[in-house]
Amino acid sequence: MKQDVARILFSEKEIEEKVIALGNQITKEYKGKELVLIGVLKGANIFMSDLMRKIDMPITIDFMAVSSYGSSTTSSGVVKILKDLDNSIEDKHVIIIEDIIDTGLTLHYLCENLLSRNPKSLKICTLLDKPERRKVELKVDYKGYDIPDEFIIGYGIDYAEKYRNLPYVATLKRAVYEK
Ligand SMILES: O=P(O)(O)OC[C@H]1O[C@H](OP(=O)(O)OP(=O)(O)O)[C@H](O)[C@@H]1O
Ligand SMILES: Nc1nc2[nH]cnc2c(=O)[nH]1
Repeated sequence: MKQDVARILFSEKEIEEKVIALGNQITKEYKGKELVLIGVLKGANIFMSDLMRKIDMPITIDFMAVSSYGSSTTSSGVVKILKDLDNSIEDKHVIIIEDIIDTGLTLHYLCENLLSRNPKSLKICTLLDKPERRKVELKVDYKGYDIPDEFIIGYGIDYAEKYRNLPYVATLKRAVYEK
């Protein structure tokens, strides 16, 4: 697994510090409110698990799984819900938790979909963002890092379902995906 890593962008320690800062910010801004975190499977799994433990107030969590049709390395914007929320978000404050935003098409669809369920508020939190790849405008409320347009793996993020369990965020050697 490690031999396929080109470069480590963010170490385990750096990510931990960033997650603590985001957790503190969210705690401060939502204290006393009814907050639901919605993790977008599968990539956000690890970020969500770490972040929720740095939020120091009562919260509830839910998950959605979506698949975007199209090629394996880019999103087409046509999104299919594979797993919907278990509970209603009506009148709740909601933060969508993502691992990475690329074109923005997945989140654009998810925001429209979730807004139609009448939450009290809806915000976006992502660990990683590739702003130069954006195809639709999105307001990202909580962000770990902006990153360049390189193919990322690790900390929940896969290539062909592998590498999600790398504890850091890294770039993948070109030779691996050009094989
Ligand atoms: O901004 P976009 O271009 O829409 O891309 C971002 C989406 O792509 C990734 O998910 P992916 O489809 O790889 O599924 P996974 O989370 O199961 O790995 C990521 O978790 C986002 O949901
Ligand atoms: N694995 C992976 N999935 C993505 N989806 C959107 N951007 C990326 C990326 O850089 N790596």
